[in-house]
Amino acid sequence: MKFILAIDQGTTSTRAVLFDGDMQAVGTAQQEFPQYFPKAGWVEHDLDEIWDSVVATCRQVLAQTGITAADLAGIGITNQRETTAVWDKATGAPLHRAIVWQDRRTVEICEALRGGGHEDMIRHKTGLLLDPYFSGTKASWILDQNPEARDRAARGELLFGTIDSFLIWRLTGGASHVTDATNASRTMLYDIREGAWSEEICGLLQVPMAMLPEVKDCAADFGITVPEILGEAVPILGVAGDQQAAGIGQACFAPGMMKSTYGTGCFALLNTGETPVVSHNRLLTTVAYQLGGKPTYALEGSIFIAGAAVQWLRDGLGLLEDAAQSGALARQADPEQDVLLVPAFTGLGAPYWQPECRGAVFGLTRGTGPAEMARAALQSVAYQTRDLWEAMRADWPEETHVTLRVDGGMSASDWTMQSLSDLLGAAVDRPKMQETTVLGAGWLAGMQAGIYPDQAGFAATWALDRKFTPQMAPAQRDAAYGRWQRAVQAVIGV
Ligand SMILES: Nc1ncnc2c1ncn2[C@@H]1O[C@H](COP(=O)(O)OP(=O)(O)O)[C@@H](O)[C@H]1O
Ligand SMILES: O=P(O)(O)OC[C@H](O)CO
Repeated sequence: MKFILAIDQGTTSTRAVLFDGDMQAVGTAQQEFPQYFPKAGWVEHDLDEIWDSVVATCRQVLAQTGITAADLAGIGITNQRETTAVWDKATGAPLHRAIVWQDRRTVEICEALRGGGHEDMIRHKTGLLLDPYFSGTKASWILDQNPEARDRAARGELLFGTIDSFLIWRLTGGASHVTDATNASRTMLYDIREGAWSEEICGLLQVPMAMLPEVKDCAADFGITVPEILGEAVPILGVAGDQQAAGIGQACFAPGMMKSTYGTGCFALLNTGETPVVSHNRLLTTVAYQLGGKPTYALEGSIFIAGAAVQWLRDGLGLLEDAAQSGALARQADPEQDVLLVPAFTGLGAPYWQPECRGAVFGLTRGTGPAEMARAALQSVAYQTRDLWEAMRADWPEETHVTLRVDGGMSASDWTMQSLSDLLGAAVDRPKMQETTVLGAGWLAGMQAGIYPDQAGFAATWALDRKFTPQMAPAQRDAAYGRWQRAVQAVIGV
């Protein structure tokens, strides 16, 4: 039997998962790596530490399962998106630590582009908002640090890439400088309509096009690993950014299908089909996946605080020993109390994009205790999802959403998922296989290798763990959501 090795290079840890020929996970290895915060608002990763974590987890999962590289049909890679690497083509040495997606240091570059009247053009071409989140301004900042860097990059001596691209370059011993369309669509340098790097935006940011990787489909021949790394040469056959990989792992292949991943934050993607939909509600337009040369687009909304609100209950307030206790505690809350938490701990993401505002608790009484706080924290995740849901409906009214599929650590909470269904007034489906991100990367590689089913066959393997249906009366739902909207406006106004 042939196996697939899927690598998930995330923001705080790297995981390697081995899938057998039936797409069953048979082994997992995970390793955390250091985060660097050199200044307020700056977040960096050491690319050599990321590389070491990838090699170590891949070797570990093979060793612990007794599978050898010769048994592998291919490798799939999924990664934290937007995080930016620039390295020396001759030596492989990074020019700077990777600048992580959360890093805000390029606010001024964004302001200059806005001031120059380029915002609408960038929004139209890339589908993104003009924000430091994305890679383009980060790459420009790295080049700014070294007076010779731009000339060297123009001569092809320095290379740019997101983490997938950096890993593939190293895995192939420098033979492949490539990425996939989903990762390219997060750089703010890529024209998602043309399916090509934008000369105009690269020119504005002075990012020489000679340093950019070739953009491929998500299932493609990305290169072959050098034998020394895993013991044999293995082809890299699947690549997608982690949120897109989760959408693929959830088989959200039809327009109207939406997935929401509840980890530290929450990322929701709605498949909108073959044409990019422009958001009028400050959502992002992005490539959901690209197969057979054809891109499928999505609307995306990001919430910064989801599971992090539960971490705050546990670590900040000391109300819980374990995140898994939060649902049972929330269930004990007094139904007469309407405590509401707006968890704007680091500002608010989509659809508000208010980086400066901070959180608040409303409706406190003398009777408010841990149970009411737990309920408010879990419900805040549902309310924020409702905001994204409303924005998506407004942007894409032609179809009602077929379904919302959930995954990520927090989707294990029955209480939260029921509350989500109640506040959306829609069904919420939780799959049996909740490791959707690695599954997505693994399926892409296995399909390209010819050992896994095609898109329709894969979609048919999606299996329901539990369906949550709305139990709340519509009038109560509307009243509750109205109160949430007023609370958000209050927080933005303070
Ligand atoms: N049973 C649960 N109830 C509520 N929250 C949970 C539960 N299990 C995990 N979480 C939350 O989910 C998050 C972890 O999910 P995970 O998908 O591993 O996140 P990430 O990939 O961002 O690290 C944590 O923030 C944790 O507080
Ligand atoms: O690595 P994660 O799971 O925190 O995901 C990060 C996202 O890709 C950022 O856009």
